[in-house]
Amino acid sequence: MPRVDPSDSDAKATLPGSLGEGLTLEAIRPLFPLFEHASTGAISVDAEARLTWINDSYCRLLGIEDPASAIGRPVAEVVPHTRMPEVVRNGRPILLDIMEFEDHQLVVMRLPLHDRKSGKISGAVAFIVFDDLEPLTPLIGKYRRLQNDLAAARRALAKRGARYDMGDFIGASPSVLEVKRRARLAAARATPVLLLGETGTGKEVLAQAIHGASPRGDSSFVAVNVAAVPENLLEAEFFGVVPGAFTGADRRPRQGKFQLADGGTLFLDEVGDMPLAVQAKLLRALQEGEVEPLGSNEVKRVDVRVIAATSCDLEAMVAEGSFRSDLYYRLNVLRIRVPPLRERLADLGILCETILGKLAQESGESRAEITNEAVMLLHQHDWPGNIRELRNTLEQTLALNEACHVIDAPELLAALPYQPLERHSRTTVAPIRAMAEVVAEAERTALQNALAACRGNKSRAARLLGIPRSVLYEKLAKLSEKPDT
Ligand SMILES: Nc1ncnc2c1ncn2[C@@H]1O[C@H](COP(=O)(O)OP(=O)(O)OP(=O)(O)O)[C@@H](O)[C@H]1O
Repeated sequence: MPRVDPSDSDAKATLPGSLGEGLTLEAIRPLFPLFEHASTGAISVDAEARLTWINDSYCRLLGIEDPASAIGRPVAEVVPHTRMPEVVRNGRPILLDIMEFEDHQLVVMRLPLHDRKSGKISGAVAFIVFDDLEPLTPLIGKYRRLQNDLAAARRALAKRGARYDMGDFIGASPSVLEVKRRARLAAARATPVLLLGETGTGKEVLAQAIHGASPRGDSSFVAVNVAAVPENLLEAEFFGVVPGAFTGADRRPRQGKFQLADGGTLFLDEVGDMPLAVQAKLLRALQEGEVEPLGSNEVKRVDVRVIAATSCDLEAMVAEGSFRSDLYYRLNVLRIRVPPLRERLADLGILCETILGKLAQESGESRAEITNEAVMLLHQHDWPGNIRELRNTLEQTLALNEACHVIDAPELLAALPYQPLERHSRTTVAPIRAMAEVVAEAERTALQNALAACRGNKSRAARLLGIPRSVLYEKLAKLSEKPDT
């Protein structure tokens, strides 16, 4: 293989005739003497990535005693980690790259060369732009730190939706251990999960824990409470809206929960409350991995793992035709039944301990203890609202008993829900209270009684009370913001 003479006087110092033809050896050759002296390393190769020229300082750096012996050899044998064969193969320049060499890094540029007549790749040149990154260390360090901060911020943002992990699902009764075993199984798989259980049993806690322990744990966890979204907005909520999709629609596009959960997990709470028309679209999104925003006729691909939850008897709903059987089978791949609190009363003690710890953390006050007698009293209650209700009861007990350090049975009695009305003396005249307060209390009692009568099933409770589900949810949300004091 002939060695190119960089001082060849025939070289025409013309720039490539046209950019379409690319850089030719003839055009670059006059620069070789400059590379010879000014670059720590410069090489050229032919169309087979064999070395045609190497400057002296590169030979010294690589420890090559006789430069002539290197000419004609495959460049990869002479220069470790070189990407010249790639440049020759695909004809694409690598304008800036960091190449590892022993314990330091070299910043290199690689350019393909084209044959003047045929335009085909005839070889490539490469030269070291920087051989000493030391002066750039502060800059590189700052860049790396920013990169790390960005990655951490992205991870935190993605995790924003998920607050709980497996350890937050409290309990050690056999039924809870089985729930956790299945949840770990679910985390290791990519299949849909169906969580069945009454209200307040911890279905959302579990869904977040499954997401967190799954390979998608660093991506978004997006929750939608199907029952809380008015029916006519559900489709937009799930699949998004393009600007001007309907009268009054936003001018800006709005992403649906499916798009927001792309790469992560979508938690569909109260999935049994989904209208049949939306069920059909949900099924399509799950089967095809595609969604169509409202007002658009373009489909978008999404990669979403679905965890659905319900307190409804989906099988009965399928039988009566209010839930699509195909959607049911799609969701019911891995089913976990979350037991109600009354079936795991053995966990009451540890649940109280944990909840009291959390309440203290949230309020900044010292942690209250609970006596064995008080826990025994809790055993007698039916807990239709499950752990949410237990938390509410403990919170109210603390609110009703200022500076309470130990919760004993008497303190608890006053806060336990569903007290028999006879407990109030009929002879005493009730103090006059503001109308708003009386109405709020009546509303609270009506909600609690309806929920108790329906064993926490919110749809049935809403029907019983004659109000839309979304209104029931609004009222419940307000109640949980403002504990009864
Ligand atoms: N096993 C558990 N350990 C600790 N806390 C729990 C557990 N289960 C539920 N909780 C607490 O109870 C409350 C209700 O839990 P969550 O929202 O997960 O219930 P849910 O079954 O999804 O209710 P719903 O069906 O009404 O949406 C939350 O405050 C949660 O922290």
